[in-house]
Amino acid sequence: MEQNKIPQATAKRLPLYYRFINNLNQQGKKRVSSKELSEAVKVDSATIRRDFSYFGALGKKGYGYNVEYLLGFFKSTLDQHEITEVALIGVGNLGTAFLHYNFMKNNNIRITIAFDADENKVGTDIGGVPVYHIDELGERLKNTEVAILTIPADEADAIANQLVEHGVSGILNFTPARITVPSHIRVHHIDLAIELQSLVYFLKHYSLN
Ligand SMILES: NC(=O)c1ccc[n+]([C@@H]2O[C@H](COP(=O)([O-])OP(=O)(O)OC[C@H]3O[C@@H](n4cnc5c(N)ncnc54)[C@H](O)[C@@H]3O)[C@@H](O)[C@H]2O)c1
Repeated sequence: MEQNKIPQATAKRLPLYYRFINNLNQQGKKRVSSKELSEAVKVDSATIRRDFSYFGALGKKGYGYNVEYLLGFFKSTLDQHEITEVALIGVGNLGTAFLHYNFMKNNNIRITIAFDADENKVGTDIGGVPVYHIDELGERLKNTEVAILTIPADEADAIANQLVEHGVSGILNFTPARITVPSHIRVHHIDLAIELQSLVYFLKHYSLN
């Protein structure tokens, strides 16, 4: 099935499914039931069955899903055969933690280059990733489509514009700023304060027991 036929909500769950199926495959498991999947990824089994029907994976009663088939599907759909190189802007508290994190453990994405405005950080190497001055963005950024923003909020708009100018089309924005970009640029915001607030709200109003 073509990727653009998959609903966005389903597409968002793909990496979650991929990680679990990949682990199962590494453990040598050949099949998995929607109940097992549901418990592991915390998505209800009806949603899983519907999602998987978009992938052309129709589980059999009493058998479940074929792990190898699913893994092949997820790999090609999520471009796991290729390595996606990501730039990180802002090597502070959060940025440094990301540079030390081995994204490759679970998928084929890695941060290959970092930028900062602080001369003391420029020229260093953190977690194997070289840090360049932000003024060198234009000359250093080559064929990089994805960037992570971990800079102060008031710098976010200006830097996002520069990234777009230099060919970046996807931005993972960790700053609380809502950045303005052309409509063909995809921005995903990760606002920890909002996520926490929402968790506390759900705990109060939608008790699980
Ligand atoms: N630290 C956290 O736990 C956390 C959690 C959620 C969100 N955030 C958000 O993430 C962002 C980064 O947070 P932090 O705690 O790592 O901040 P930080 O001050 O430790 O790091 C910011 C880094 O950005 C660099 N910088 C500043 N202006 C720049 C520019 N124009 N170009 C390139 N680099 C520039 C600074 O030199 C610094 O190294 C902030 O917007 C913050 O609100 C942080």
